[in-house]
Amino acid sequence: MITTVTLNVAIDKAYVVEDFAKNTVTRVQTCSNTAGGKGLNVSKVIKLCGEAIIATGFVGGHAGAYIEDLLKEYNIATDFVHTKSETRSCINILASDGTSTEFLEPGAPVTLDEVNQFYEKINVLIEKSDVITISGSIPNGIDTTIYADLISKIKSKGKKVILDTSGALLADGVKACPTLIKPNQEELEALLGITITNQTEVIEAAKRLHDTGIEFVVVSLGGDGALLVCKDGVFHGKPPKITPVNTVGCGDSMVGAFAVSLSRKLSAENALRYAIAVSAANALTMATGSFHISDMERILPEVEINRLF
Ligand SMILES: Nc1ncnc2c1ncn2[C@@H]1O[C@H](COP(=O)(O)OP(=O)(O)OP(=O)(O)O)[C@@H](O)[C@H]1O
Ligand SMILES: O=P(O)(O)OC[C@@]1(O)O[C@H](CO)[C@@H](O)[C@@H]1O
Repeated sequence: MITTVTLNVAIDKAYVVEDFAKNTVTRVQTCSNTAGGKGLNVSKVIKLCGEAIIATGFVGGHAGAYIEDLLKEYNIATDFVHTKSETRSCINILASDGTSTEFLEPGAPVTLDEVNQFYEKINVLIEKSDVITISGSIPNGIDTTIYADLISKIKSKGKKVILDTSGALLADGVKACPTLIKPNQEELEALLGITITNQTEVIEAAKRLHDTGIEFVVVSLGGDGALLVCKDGVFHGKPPKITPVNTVGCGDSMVGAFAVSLSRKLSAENALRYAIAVSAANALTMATGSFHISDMERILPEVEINRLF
């Protein structure tokens, strides 16, 4: 079983508009709501891939209850801590010129008692799981070392753990050597305090992290696919050219697919191919963290995997 950890869940609202500007009124053409926050996108993708999954983290208030209802539509099992504070919303404005503009609300603070309740739950879930994913930002009031702490707990039980976050949470988290990380180029640059201008530099940076003991370092590169550095070598995976509908959640889809691959013990090359196909298929749907199996199956044989070293 796979457990997903989402400490900062959100109602993801995708607004489709013709155009918009500051200091004007904009009428939204269509609005779709999905259960979001990075780890819930990961959860939906794992479920669609056909693996057993349980989602944990914090939900609160009416918005939290709505998220739990949305997850029921996916038949996703949950074991959340219910907080006194209300769950946030995140807005993605999709304009007709193809731009995507995101507004991410901060998560309302959680109490020390709620954090302790979460630790009680995760200790039980670690025992039941073979892979645990940890994704996204955290609500106010929690220390940025929480992910490193969780990773150490998970690894001490011999389980695999994927970390997908950014900023101080990523910087603190990598010190505990998760099994797999999936920064995009911007996150990688911020983590190492460098500027990357070409593929060689991406590989050098990923190798530096692999050398610290992180088994799989995946750097996602949007439409250019992803690079994977692991003990079997350095691989580049490239999706076929597609016309994206909404790329939000592509990174989460990739994380979900890698969690499934770790659980199924796929080879590095097959795991990368699968992750590229699932994440590219996500770009073809409006909903975040969702894909059609038919899109994934059509893309899978068209993914190019090249071993670079
Ligand atoms: N335009 C695209 N065409 C095909 N595949 C794409 C496209 N954009 C993203 N993908 C797929 O999704 C993967 C992850 O995308 P990306 O690098 O944008 O992640 P990210 O920055 O973490 O995304 P997000 O934070 O929006 O979830 C890519 O490695 C690729 O396989
Ligand atoms: O605040 P976080 O957790 O870092 O990011 C939240 C978020 O932008 O990430 C997902 C896309 O990756 C969206 O579903 C969600 O709104």
